[in-house]
Amino acid sequence: MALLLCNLQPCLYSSLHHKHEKPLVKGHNQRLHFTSNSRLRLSLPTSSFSSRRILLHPPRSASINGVSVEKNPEVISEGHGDINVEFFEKVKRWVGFFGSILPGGSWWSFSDDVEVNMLAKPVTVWRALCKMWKLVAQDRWVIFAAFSALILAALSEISIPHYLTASIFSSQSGEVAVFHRNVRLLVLLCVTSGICSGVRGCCFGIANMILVKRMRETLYSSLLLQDISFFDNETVGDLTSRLGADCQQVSRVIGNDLNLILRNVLQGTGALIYLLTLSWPLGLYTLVISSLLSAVMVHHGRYQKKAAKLIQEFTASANEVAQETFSLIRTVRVYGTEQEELGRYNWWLGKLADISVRQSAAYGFWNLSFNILYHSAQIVAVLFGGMSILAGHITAEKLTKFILYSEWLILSTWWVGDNISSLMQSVGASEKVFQLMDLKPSDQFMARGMKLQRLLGHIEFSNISFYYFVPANDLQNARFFWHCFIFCLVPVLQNVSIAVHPSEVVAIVGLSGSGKSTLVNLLLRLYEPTNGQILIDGIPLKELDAMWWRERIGYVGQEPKLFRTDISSNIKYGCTGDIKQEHVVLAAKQAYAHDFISSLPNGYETLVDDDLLSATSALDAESEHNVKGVLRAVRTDFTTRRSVIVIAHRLSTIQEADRIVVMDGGQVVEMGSHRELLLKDGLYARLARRQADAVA
Ligand SMILES: Nc1ncnc2c1ncn2[C@@H]1O[C@H](COP(=O)(O)OP(=O)(O)OP(=O)(O)O)[C@@H](O)[C@H]1O
Repeated sequence: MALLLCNLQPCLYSSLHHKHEKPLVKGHNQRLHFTSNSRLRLSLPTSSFSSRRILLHPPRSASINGVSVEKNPEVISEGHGDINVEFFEKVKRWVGFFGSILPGGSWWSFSDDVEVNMLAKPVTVWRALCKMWKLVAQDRWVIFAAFSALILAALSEISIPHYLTASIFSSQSGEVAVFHRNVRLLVLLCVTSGICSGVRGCCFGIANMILVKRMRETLYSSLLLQDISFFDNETVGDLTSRLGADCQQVSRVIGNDLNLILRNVLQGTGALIYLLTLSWPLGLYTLVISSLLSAVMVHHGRYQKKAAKLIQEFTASANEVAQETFSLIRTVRVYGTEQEELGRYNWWLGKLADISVRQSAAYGFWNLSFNILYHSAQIVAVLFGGMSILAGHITAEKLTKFILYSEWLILSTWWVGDNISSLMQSVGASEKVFQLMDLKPSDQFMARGMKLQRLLGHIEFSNISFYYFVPANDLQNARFFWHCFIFCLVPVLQNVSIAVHPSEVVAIVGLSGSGKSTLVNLLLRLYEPTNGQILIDGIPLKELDAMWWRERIGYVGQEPKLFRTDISSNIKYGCTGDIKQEHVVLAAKQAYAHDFISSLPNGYETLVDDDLLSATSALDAESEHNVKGVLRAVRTDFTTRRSVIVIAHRLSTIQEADRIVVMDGGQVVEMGSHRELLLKDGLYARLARRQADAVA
């Protein structure tokens, strides 16, 4: 016994509400309303705002498809005040602006124009590194090889200035043997550092690749195993952004940031020890300069981490808008909203640019501090070193070595700072990625439920009630709601009880939004009922193995989506075992699709694309006739007994169903055969009359 679920609703929307009244709810993110000029508009989803939990101060302007878009302030403020007043106002604004851009001023604060309530818990660098290590630990040999090469290269490089100076001064003093020995060592150090740098670069590159691959694998598999309700609150653009740009950014940690930080820490430490042995007062002085640089660098690193988080969030939001627009490009074209969509996208780009400007300015400040400290270190070293030579305390060779190594120390500190800020950015980007990776899979994948030996096909919805969880920002979608911290509960089904007997064909009809599809979603276990239970042959559905149960269901969705592969593969999709071509053809024949598929140039090998779908998706008179044929065949086929639940908007398709369930506002209001329901003269009879009038 198998179960066939069909959702044959050809019409998208059935009733309209005035824009300023309660919006009609269709799906959780599409709404229909009249605009002020009475033109019918489909309002595009606002999910990019709601799911990101970024609370933006209301822009001063127009709304585009339900999303406010900031306008040029010049355009908005049209006051023609006194010229002097305007001039002083301008001057005041500029003075205020200059005050705010001074270090510590309000311009630098990210919370001025955006208030980000990040759901991701902040990750410390150590925690992020531990998590990354777990991902690459399996291939730890690459990391060990990379670090060994790094240490050898760093030691060789740090020794070069010493032998370089020694060679020059030994040749000047005519010590030929010492000169030759120094040159030989110099060559050896150069060769060693060259080879080790090559090995280091290659191994870190491989480690990078391994890390980004594992990260994407882990993240993707974690996402795939989430409850469907998780996807109601996340957007595709956001998730693909985490998989793409964020993973790439995080992968820089090992290959770039850590690699360079370690290298420079090693070289800086070596240089410092050398400096202290040469002259401890000068050595200490260089240490003070480097410490000042480190303090600036820590501050800068923290700032960059914050900026990186915001950039990551805004990039994801921009991606969501673009993805949404591309997926609804036909609607955009028909309503001519290209400019408005561009505005919506630009709004996020503006936010991105805003953060990037401050990020670049902060980088400029960091460079400025570095340059001042670096050059002052050189000047002081030359001044005091020169005076020490004149006083006969140190030799010229010592001073040359000192200047070379103090430069090395300061440059290493600069590099460490630069790479720490990049590390902070990567760690900032990793927060959401790790949070998503750590999500527990849906219980359906964890629990091993029952598998029935024999399935009769008795389905009972027993006193089912169901609420959707909707993000609080989507409140306009809720008919009734109960406030909670972030989510609201939207009641959709109330005390629904329906029994489907084995081999029975039951049709569910009702107005749009009455909860028909939700009922089917519960049966597919895409959601769990809030109250009541579904019984399959008397056993609670949630005790059955979800995979096993779904394998026994043939499901045709309201708007079937096909994969971009050939027709055969789409027909076979999800079937286990060895499916032969004749099975595929048989299935296509039963669905009255064989003739159409055979007429295509490549038949069953034809690649499914939008053009092909546009020719097949409409439920026209012929396909309606075919659907009726399929239902009739299912009813009379006693070899493969199936219970069938079919949802239809066109009542003519389901007249022959054994029973028709009529739903209204999440409740079952009528039940019976076509004839019984017409005699009853209730909602079904009204709907049937309305459709008959529409056809006439
Ligand atoms: N994922 C979701 N999150 C929040 N609300 C939802 C979700 N899916 C549906 N809804 C809301 O639940 C209600 C019932 O929707 P459902 O799709 O079950 O109705 P339906 O009778 O099948 O409608 P239609 O005939 O238009 O497909 C509607 O108000 C809908 O907006």
